[in-house]
Amino acid sequence: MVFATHSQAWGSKVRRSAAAARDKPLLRPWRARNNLFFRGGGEGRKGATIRISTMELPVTDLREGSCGGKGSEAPRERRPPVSVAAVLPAGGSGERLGGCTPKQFCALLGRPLVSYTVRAMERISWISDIVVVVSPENVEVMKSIIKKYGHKRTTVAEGGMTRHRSIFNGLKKIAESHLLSSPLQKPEVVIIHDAVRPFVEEDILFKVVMAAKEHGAAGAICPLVSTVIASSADGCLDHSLDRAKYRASEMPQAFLFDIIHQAYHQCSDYDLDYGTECLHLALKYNKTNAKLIEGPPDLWKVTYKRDLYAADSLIKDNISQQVCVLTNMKEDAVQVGFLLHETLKSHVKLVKAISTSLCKNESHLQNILLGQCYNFICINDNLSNFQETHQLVEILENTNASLLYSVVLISVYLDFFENVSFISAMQRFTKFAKEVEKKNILLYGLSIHYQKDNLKLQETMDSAAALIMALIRDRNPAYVGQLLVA
Ligand SMILES: Nc1ccn([C@@H]2O[C@H](COP(=O)(O)OP(=O)(O)OP(=O)(O)O)[C@@H](O)[C@H]2O)c(=O)n1
Ligand SMILES: O=P(O)(O)OC[C@@H](O)[C@@H](O)[C@@H](O)CO
Repeated sequence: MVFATHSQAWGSKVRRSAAAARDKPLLRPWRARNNLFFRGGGEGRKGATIRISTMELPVTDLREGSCGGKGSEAPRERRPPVSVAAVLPAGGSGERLGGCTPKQFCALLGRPLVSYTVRAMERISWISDIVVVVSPENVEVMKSIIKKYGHKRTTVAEGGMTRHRSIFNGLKKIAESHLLSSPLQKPEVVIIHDAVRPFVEEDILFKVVMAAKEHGAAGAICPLVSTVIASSADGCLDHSLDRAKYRASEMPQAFLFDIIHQAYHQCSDYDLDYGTECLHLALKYNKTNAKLIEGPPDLWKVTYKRDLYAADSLIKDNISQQVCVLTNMKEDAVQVGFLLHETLKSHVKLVKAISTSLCKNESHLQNILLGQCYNFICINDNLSNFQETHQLVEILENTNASLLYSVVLISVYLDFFENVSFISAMQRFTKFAKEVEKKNILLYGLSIHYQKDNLKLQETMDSAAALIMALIRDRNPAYVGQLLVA
């Protein structure tokens, strides 16, 4: 079958500005043996050459820089020299958020908030066990979430009436797990992280764990946004604190397991019922001064409704940073795929372009397509059978690509009005889209009127890219199965 192998040309060398596209010839294809070559025009510079081979060759991933930053090398994983477990308190009722569902179980893009935080911990291989502490009535709910989303190394513990009591129960679950049939490994260091703080990255976790190993306790802090003031008995200002001297205590926090476990055992009922700061317990009951680590701004806790909206839009933004363009071998499709690839580069951090008529050997495509990419643009021959889209959906389903995040699939048609009975084709497309929506795959149609006039074609590409990014960022089920026209 066919792959595109992209010589050095694609990625950084191929620089095609919209202006350059207007007065320079687009791709000038020529064939040599079993390869199809295209040279991208460029302003005064030697255009790049794209080779599409008819051999089964690995498709180079057009990594323009990883999602998280520059450079295509995956960061080498650091591992702390200690065993680590995590306790995620998730046993609250979410009163400040309102509503009948506790906030940790509120859905973001169809998935409970707690699952995002568990996933954030689970992705880190050096966290050996994750204990989620939920209220007794939500134990089965939490177990079903773990099962549905395939969370590994994750155990449920029963919470208490307060956050501290829930955390204490989580620690006891670990300490006393040798009595269980599947004992948890008692860690040297334990992370404590609110289950409603989903935006936690490996870097801060590593830092607090290493600091806890050295100091006994450590916690993430952030600058105060508002000034702290004290009021007098009659409700008037008594004094204000110098904001520069104070920090907000966030999460994650980390402790040598025995330090925090003993602190909770010695804890007064008052502290268990009214305290809000684990670092304080380590100091009060174990004379351990926690190391404070400046954390990134996205450690915030979902507390109010607005925080849920913010989390929803942040997740959408995070998963909209990668797009994969798939074209078949047809020269028009490759030309449009190339132009879309180039035009989209100004919208997202990473655009992959894979010219392939989907191979039977899915593993090739899986690795390339599914490295954290949840947005696909598939250029089809025509609307009557959209075969390429069908094949891609099959791969996405077989690889469970849409388990954690909805996958956006935009099925592109060039001049679909030709040779098809439009209404019956659209009915088939819409029916198929409704079917795959059940698998969390959001299938949209996009018609691009393909014309050889460079100026108009680039304007069409700009319009197509804007529509594509709107669909990707919004992920609105209402437009599933609809056909937009660029
Ligand atoms: N008895 C409790 C209370 C809170 N938490 C957890 O502690 C974290 C931070 O607490 P908070 O934001 O106060 O959550 P809630 O108590 O649910 O919120 P509210 O105070 O608005 O009711 C949350 O993940 C919450 O689920 C817990 O495990 N057990
Ligand atoms: O449960 P509450 O939202 O009242 O407070 C929790 C916060 O105090 C806590 O998550 C951080 O401040 C770190 O301790």
